[in-house]
Amino acid sequence: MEEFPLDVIRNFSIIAHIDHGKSTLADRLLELTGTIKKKETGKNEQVLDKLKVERERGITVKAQTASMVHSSNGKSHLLNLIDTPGHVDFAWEVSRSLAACQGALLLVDASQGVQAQSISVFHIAKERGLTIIPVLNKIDLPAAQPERIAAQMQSTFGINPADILSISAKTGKGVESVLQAVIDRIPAPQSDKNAPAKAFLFDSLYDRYRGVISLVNIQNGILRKGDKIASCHTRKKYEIAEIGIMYPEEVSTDILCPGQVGYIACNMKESSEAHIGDTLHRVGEPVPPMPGFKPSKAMVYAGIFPVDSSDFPKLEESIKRLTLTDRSTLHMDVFRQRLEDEYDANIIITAPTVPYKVLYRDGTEKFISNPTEFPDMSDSTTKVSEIQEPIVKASIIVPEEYFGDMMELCYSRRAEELDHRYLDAGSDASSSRIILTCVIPLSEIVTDFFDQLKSRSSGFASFDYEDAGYQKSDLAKMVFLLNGKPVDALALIVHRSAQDTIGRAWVKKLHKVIPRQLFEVPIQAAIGKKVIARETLSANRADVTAGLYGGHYERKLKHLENQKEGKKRLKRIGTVDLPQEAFFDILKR
Ligand SMILES: Nc1nc2c(ncn2[C@@H]2O[C@H](COP(=O)(O)OP(=O)(O)OP(=O)(O)O)[C@@H](O)[C@H]2O)c(=O)[nH]1
Repeated sequence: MEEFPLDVIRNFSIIAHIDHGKSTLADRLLELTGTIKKKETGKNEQVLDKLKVERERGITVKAQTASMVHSSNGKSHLLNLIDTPGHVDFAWEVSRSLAACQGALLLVDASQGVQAQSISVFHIAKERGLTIIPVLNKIDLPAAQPERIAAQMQSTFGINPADILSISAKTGKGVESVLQAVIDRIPAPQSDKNAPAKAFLFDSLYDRYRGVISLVNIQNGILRKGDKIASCHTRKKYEIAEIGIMYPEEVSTDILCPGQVGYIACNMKESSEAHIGDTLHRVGEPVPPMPGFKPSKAMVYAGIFPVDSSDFPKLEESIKRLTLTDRSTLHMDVFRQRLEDEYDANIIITAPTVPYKVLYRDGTEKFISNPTEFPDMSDSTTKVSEIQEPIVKASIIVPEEYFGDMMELCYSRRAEELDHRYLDAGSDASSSRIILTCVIPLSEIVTDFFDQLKSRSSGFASFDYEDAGYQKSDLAKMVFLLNGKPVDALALIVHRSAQDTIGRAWVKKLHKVIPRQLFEVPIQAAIGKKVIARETLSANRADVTAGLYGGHYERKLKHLENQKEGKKRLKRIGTVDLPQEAFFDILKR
């Protein structure tokens, strides 16, 4: 590692909208530099998308990092690719990965053009002061329109078309020029070899045998195997048991020098010990921590139950492991699938909720993310003065013909401050695209908003959002009662304007999925003490008159009367079993 001084090191990321070819390009770069073997043609199995869920869904969830060595002008360069996730819900992971880079390849699909996430990742990179190399990908596609998309990049990002590289990550065309541009255009990291060692922790992995593996960028100084280090954040001390680079798997080097990127295994056992954004230093040589780094903030919550309640300890352990590598706000579906795939957990996840802010008359405030703790605003003795909900600023890019549908969707989700403009200035109207921005409650987009957006635009709309703080809102807790008993896992927080629609829809759904019992079961949706919707599940009546033939009318009646009495008793003591499948069906939405 000592053979790679600062001036031959480049730390960079690939940033792109989902599916624009980030993983494919990463693979080509690793192949070109001989880091991985070239695969047989026809196979396009991406190396950096390691997890099964990523392969199945074709999205990168977990950022992966790899080092490469490439010769240029007779000099060996150490190129550290810091992979960023390409999904709308992972803006925070993108931001923290970029903190370890000096430059980024902004990859745009030459057939699809600039999309919502191209814009958001561009801004994150720009804010961090990174050098941006614009790259047009998929120029091999017949539908590619490189000139038009280049003009779009110029009008949207202020990029000079002459700086744009045109490539096909699939065929490999032009990829060599990308490596050269990384070396020529991206500045080497700045770092002081003689200053006390300082490492920035930007990601972590979990290894069953070695525990937590931290991915670090050496800001100053040198770290070696055996060094005693400490965390600025937790003040805990560790000894470096193993240190090396990702090539693309872990290769131990026993040393990491200034500006370099690699991994450290230092017997951290608990997931909670590796804080993304933390700064590590040598024991006895304290350093100021990296500034301006926002800790992760959970914005979506859900309850998780094992299907078999004896699995609680196992589930708890699985979640601990999983949250070690994915602490950011994960897409709920991805989280559930990963939990099931990697840890064999059979689970139920409740409807997602967001953290609401409750303001009290005495001036105090509290965040509530569990619907069961939500205050009853209809209670006249309430000490609550106001409830606020998190809102986001959303941008949607969509071809003009779907604009009306998108407006409708946004309005149905309580969007405000809608605004729009054309993305391609002066282009022909038939293929114009519009960027629509609005302010929308977070709770309205955490479930099926993205699916709706895609299906109502035939897949053409792209979407991204950023935090926009809190706003006062007229919200209430809706509970569902089965046979008069509230079911905690089904409690919801709803906006008053939608309470009747939601209440009716949910009791209907419950009515459909709950199997009939031996007694009649009322299914009610209530807000405070007020029932706002009801369905009745009729009893599964055993035919007590089946064996009675002929005209014994009175006997029949007597049997039926007896049966009624019995049912009354059953109902009084009876509780309704809600089968697991019923939960799944309801919460699927
Ligand atoms: N024709 C063509 N297809 C490409 C090219 N680059 C990537 N693709 C295809 O585009 C699809 C998406 O590519 P990925 O590399 O998985 O995209 P990604 O940006 O990594 O997606 P995420 O991991 O979800 O962020 C795949 O089917 C690739 O085979 C290219 O240059 N030409």
